[in-house]
Amino acid sequence: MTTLARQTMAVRNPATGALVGEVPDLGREGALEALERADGAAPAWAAASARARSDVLMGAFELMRQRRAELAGLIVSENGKSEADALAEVSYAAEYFRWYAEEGVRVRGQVFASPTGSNQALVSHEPVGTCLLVTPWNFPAAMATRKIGPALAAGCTALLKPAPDTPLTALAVADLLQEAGLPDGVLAVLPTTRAAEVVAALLEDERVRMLSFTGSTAVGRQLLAQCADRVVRTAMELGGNAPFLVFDDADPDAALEGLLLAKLRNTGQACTAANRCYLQRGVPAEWVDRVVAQMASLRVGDPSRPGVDLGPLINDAAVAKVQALVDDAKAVGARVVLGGAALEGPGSFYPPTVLLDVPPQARIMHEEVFGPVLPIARFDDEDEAVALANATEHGLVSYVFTEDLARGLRVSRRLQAGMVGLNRGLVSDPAAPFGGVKQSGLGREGSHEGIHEYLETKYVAARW
Ligand SMILES: NC(=O)C1=CN([C@@H]2O[C@H](COP(=O)(O)OP(=O)(O)OC[C@H]3O[C@@H](n4cnc5c(N)ncnc54)[C@H](OP(=O)(O)O)[C@@H]3O)[C@@H](O)[C@H]2O)C=CC1
Ligand SMILES: O=C(O)CCCC(=O)O
Repeated sequence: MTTLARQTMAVRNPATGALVGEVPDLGREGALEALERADGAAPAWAAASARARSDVLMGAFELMRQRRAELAGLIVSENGKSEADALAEVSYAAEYFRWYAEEGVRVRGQVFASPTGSNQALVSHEPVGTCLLVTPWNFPAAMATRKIGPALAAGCTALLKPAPDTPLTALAVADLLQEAGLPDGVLAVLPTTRAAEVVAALLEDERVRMLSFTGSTAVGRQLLAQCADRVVRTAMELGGNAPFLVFDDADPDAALEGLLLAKLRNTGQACTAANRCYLQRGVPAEWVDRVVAQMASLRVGDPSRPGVDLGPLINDAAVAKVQALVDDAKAVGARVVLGGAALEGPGSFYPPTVLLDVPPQARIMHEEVFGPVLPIARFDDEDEAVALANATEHGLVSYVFTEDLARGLRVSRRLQAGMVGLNRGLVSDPAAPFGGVKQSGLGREGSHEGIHEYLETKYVAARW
């Protein structure tokens, strides 16, 4: 699928710096060749029966399940997440193929009489056409399947540009689809070190009808502006800044388990990660001590070694960014009670870190940390908790822990977020709509809603 490049690029293990593989490094020309093929394959794929498309996705789901350990090993080696996180990701990623194999055969239209009585309205859904999918490195399998699954189920052809740190997983997923019977040209993976050039060339081409992007809000804004030129349809999954609210009536064990999961999944490198933790004044200091003790007990190291809980960050630039946020918090008065300084190399390691009494003006309370750093502050009452939680341009996910269900539901409604974890530290579920409000994005992935990102609605006014 990627024989269109003259150059190659190296993929390195972030824990050791060792070479993991070399892949083709596509430029503009290679990308446009892949687009030509996708455009050529589009009519037949759109005309294939929903069941035929569904069978390919279900076949790929089965193959992913069978090769779970192999794929997880690949993720560990190019992304650096722990083996447990990588195995969980492969299962999660495979479920998007199963879910959209099931949803693809349940896309329904409508027929109804116009209220005027003048005609019948026939409403149906058609594939958008060729889609460009741009994915990040933090979930190299799940972000690929979450876009490929609905695109293919809807009858679209797709070009996937993976992050240059983690192209091997995306290539492996595409190979599984081919093995499951996906026709040539329907999907191409485009590894490149020239993302801006390649993506711009594709967005300028009238054969690309849709962009689905997961990544930072800054890049998302640029791509939205580029899409405006040709009014390209978009689905944008952008940055988060999740508040984690613990009321003083919360179940302490559930809140502890939820916080560790929300903070440390993928070493904190998730848009859903708990970015800032707010505790009601009555939550005892001993509970904070338990959080610190649990984080201190985690073993940091090369995730290919047994017993390692937390791997490296994706690269040295990520470590430098996390360090800058911690230093800024210290400078404005936060207390470091665990960690706080990058670990010596080789590898891009940052230790579990806890910051207490973090003032609201600290950058870490406003910017996505993307690392295992937990800043904690206090609040007095529900109104203050909601105000603190909503004081951000982002609105992806919020977490609320309370044993008072009425309060939990009331606060969930008041939170400006596309998703809320109520007494749960994990919201991700292929069957549920994933996405944000405010500057966290546009549209939803997963669930039945996710397939409609790749479908146009057609209405025929008919008289008979
Ligand atoms: N919402 C989320 O899930 C994610 C959020 N982030 C946030 O963003 C920060 C930076 O991470 P980073 O990996 O740099 O995220 P980016 O948003 O820069 O990258 C995401 C994807 O977009 C591509 N990309 C970057 N710039 C352009 C461009 N101008 N035109 C087209 N494609 C582009 C990247 O390729 P390339 O790497 O080659 O530039 C990658 O495939 C993180 O620390 C985190 O805060 C990051 C990843 C995921
Ligand atoms: O953008 C991300 O960080 C990936 C989403 C994680 C998830 O689906 O749980």
